[in-house]
Amino acid sequence: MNPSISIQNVSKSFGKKTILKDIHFDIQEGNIYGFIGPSGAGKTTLVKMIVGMEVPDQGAIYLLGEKMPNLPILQEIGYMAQSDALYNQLTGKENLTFFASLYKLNKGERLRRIEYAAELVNLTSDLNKKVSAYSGGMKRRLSLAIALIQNPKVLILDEPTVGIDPELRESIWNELLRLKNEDGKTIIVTTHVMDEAEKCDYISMIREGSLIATGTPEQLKKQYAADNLNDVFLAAGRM
Ligand SMILES: Nc1ncnc2c1ncn2[C@@H]1O[C@H](COP(=O)(O)OP(=O)(O)OP(=O)(O)O)[C@@H](O)[C@H]1O
Repeated sequence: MNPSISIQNVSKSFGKKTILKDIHFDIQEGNIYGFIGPSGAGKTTLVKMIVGMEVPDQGAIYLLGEKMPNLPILQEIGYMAQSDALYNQLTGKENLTFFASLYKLNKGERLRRIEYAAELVNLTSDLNKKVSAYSGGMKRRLSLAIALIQNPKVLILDEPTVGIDPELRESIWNELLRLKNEDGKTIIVTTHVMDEAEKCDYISMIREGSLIATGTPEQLKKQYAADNLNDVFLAAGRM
């Protein structure tokens, strides 16, 4: 099976500062893949290169067989950035309608997708409020709904559950697992939260721009003789 995403010896610097060094791994279709690492490790920069918003200095990234950046392939990517890019003066529903209009959906599909995405993030009863009146968590939830709006094959979520309460966090994770299991979606999630990392099929640990460990949570715990992923991260970082 071809990988859904192939990251091939990617390096990136901003000015004189090296942000990512020779990162390489493949992401297979239908898996949840976690990028784990402390603040400033380079997770967002890697995610932006996968989406095509940044270009590697060296190496290449292929998504569904296409070298990134690639405009047509954006139809297949749902991206939730770390900061919310929403129209504050529009309602939640108007935001969803606007983003849905950017994709190839007929009217019926568009209405169904808006209803589904709003329901998923528990915003149905707030859809007619202006986004300026939303809380931070509601804005994150709306951003997640927008990432799902065109039913993309690949979902790339940069810290999707920050600012979201535990109950909704759990329901979002259940939905991500359902999207993977039933719809075969490939999902990338960046997180600092180790109990979320445990839910991923594979994880890549990134520290100071280097890939320090990659594998399934179970493989990594075994490899580093650790009880939890926090200890794996510390042990891998010492090596
Ligand atoms: N456009 C840019 N110009 C210069 N430096 C940048 C730029 N974007 C990111 N950086 C730097 O690259 C490093 C990695 O940032 P990045 O946002 O990728 O980390 P991260 O692992 O996602 O962190 P966090 O979890 O806090 O979001 C940081 O030192 C950041 O300041």
